Amino acid sequence: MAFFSKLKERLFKSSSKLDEGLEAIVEEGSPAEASSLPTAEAPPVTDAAPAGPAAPAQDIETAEKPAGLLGRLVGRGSGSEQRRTLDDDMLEQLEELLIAADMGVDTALRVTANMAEGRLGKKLSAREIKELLAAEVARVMEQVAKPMPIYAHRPQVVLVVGVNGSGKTTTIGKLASQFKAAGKNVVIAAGDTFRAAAVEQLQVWGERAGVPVLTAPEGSDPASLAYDAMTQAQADGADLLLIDTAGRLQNRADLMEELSKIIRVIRKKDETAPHNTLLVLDATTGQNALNQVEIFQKLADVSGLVMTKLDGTAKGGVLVALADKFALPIHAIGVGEQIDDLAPFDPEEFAAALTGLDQS
Ligand SMILES: Nc1nc2c(ncn2[C@@H]2O[C@H](COP(=O)(O)OP(=O)(O)OP(=O)(O)O)[C@@H](O)[C@H]2O)c(=O)[nH]1
Repeated sequence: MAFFSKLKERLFKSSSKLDEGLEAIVEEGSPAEASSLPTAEAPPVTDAAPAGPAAPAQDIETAEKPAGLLGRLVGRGSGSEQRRTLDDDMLEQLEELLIAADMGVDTALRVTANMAEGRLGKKLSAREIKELLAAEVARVMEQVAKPMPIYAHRPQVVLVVGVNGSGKTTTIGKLASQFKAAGKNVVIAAGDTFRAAAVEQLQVWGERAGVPVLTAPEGSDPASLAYDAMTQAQADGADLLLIDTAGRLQNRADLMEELSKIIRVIRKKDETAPHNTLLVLDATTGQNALNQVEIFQKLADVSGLVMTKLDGTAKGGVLVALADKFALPIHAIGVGEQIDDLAPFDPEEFAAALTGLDQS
């Protein structure tokens, strides 16, 4: 299945929430307006690209011209499409809807303000609002959609951080498999030495992908494992070394010490390492993901984000808030537990999937 269809299908909870909410907002404020515009013609579906630039005001005006003769004769002008005048009340409802979809207050206000610019007093259909919203979301996200940079430097060391259960291990497994399939020589270090299950899980991914996984006895020093992994990756001429880490935030001082020790030790082998520090975030935690970015930026020099579990959550909007607030690159998103359920982040596809817009 193409990733977009999968994304759309799996982001269903977020998109249906926004979709239904937008329809309800238009319906709620429009009965009188809809009946006063019995012959209004719906704007052509293909006129405005789903995630392209916001529809110019004149496109919306076009929608209010009388329906074509044929449309009127058969009573099918799209006058049946309900419209509502964009005013302060409606904007407030839109803001509330976006906040409920986990976009956060600041981002929701900014997004709705941009949607309203030059359009106050216009009559809009739910579909036009979705198009405006998708365009606005895509605009915010475009600036952060950047695949993980790959350098010529060998081995490129990728430190993977994030709270327990955010999906670090799974993401490392998926990345390792994908890079291996792309012809890269990959080594994994199972640096969460406190959780035997995480180590076993990585071993399974490693076996599947044909990638060596370096492990250490439970409870042993992850920095020493990272050092051994650097030695092996250098000896093997590996392209990539992916290092898993623990994510126990309960004792932040310990975690900070552990991460900085890993970094200190790998720098003894290569002072430019780590070359990427990926923070893995779980979309189902909603606004909490924003706190996690703040915390991990203090613990490590986060260079990019991976957002997992966008399937099965109604909190997909948090990705927009993250992009708006931190402007950190979003390298990839996860929409399931299978190997191909991790894909580069595409802002337009995401915006269309989030808002429930069809994209053909
Ligand atoms: N639905 C879904 N589940 C995911 C996704 N990514 C990871 N998971 C699941 O989330 C759970 C936790 O993932 P892990 O990869 O073990 O998370 P972790 O951050 O390594 O957690 P610890 O090992 O406890 O530190 C597992 O059951 C994964 O299968 C995703 O994109 N979608």
